[in-house]
Amino acid sequence: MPEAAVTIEDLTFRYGSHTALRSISLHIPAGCCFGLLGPNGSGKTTLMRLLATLLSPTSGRLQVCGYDPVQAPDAVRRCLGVVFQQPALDGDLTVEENLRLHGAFYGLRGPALTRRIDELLERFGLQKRRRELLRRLSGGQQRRVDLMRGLLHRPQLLLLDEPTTGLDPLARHTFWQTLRQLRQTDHLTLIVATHLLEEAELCDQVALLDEGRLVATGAPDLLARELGEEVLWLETSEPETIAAFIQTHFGLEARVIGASVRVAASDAHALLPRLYEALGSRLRSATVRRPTLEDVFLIHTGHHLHPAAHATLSS
Ligand SMILES: Nc1ncnc2c1ncn2[C@@H]1O[C@H](COP(=O)(O)OP(=O)(O)OP(=O)(O)O)[C@@H](O)[C@H]1O
Repeated sequence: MPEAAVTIEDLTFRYGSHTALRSISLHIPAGCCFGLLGPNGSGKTTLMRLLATLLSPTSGRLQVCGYDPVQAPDAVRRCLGVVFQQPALDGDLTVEENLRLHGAFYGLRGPALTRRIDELLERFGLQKRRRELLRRLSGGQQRRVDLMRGLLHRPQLLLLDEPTTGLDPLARHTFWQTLRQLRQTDHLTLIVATHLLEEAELCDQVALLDEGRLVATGAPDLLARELGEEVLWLETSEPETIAAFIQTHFGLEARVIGASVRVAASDAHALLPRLYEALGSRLRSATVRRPTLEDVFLIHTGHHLHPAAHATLSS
């Protein structure tokens, strides 16, 4: 097994009586871009806060960069950078002032800090903005400054919790390009919490979380391919009846998941006309597609990653 940046064994965390994480075990290899994908409230931020030493496990074990965050929080903090949902920056300070302030938190000062700031500003193409108030920068540029802040002390591991929240698609794309470059040039391990499928699919490996449980983990394309080359989904107002009909008349496995029926068929395209012939108007829609992480999530949990969006689409 490759060297681990993070090892999590049987980790449980409770806020009072509410269990936010249940028996999670994960191995995150060094140098990997690892995505934590899950809907709101699935426990992503809680896991990030545990890794960042901001919370202590209720039970179970954690190792970050080879250290136990409870026993050696300072060593863990030195090895990691954090970029959380709310930028940790002050809009009324200049870009450089923000970076100097945060550099000081890490014990950086004098010419070494100046050199590091120069280097990062150049790398992120923000040299000309260094004396500008942060609030005058675009949302995407402010996120890049926040990323620079997280990188000032040259961490081995960067935790990013929904780092593209509030960014438009172009700024999000640019931010992800930056992350990928960073990983190559700095050999960083990245752990990115997201509720966006398209961001999780950019990661080398993902963990799917739902209601504090680890639902599945692995490389996104491998997880999806385990479901076969294609998946067939039927939308209908009578999923139970339709699933039973398909099992009886076509001899195929048909599973009700939420308000949909998933049919396991090796040649779904050829099956479609036959299904329409047999079921006609009882089907609201039938979709054949290459499986995605959304399908993986749906099959493991019985519900969509973003139920509200699906309710709106299908109503
Ligand atoms: N300080 C807290 N006290 C009590 N319960 C909390 C606290 N913080 C989070 N929770 C609960 O723990 C669960 C996990 O929350 P968490 O913020 O880790 O989820 P998340 O996946 O990061 O969600 P989001 O995408 O909305 O940030 C939720 O049910 C949440 O309501």
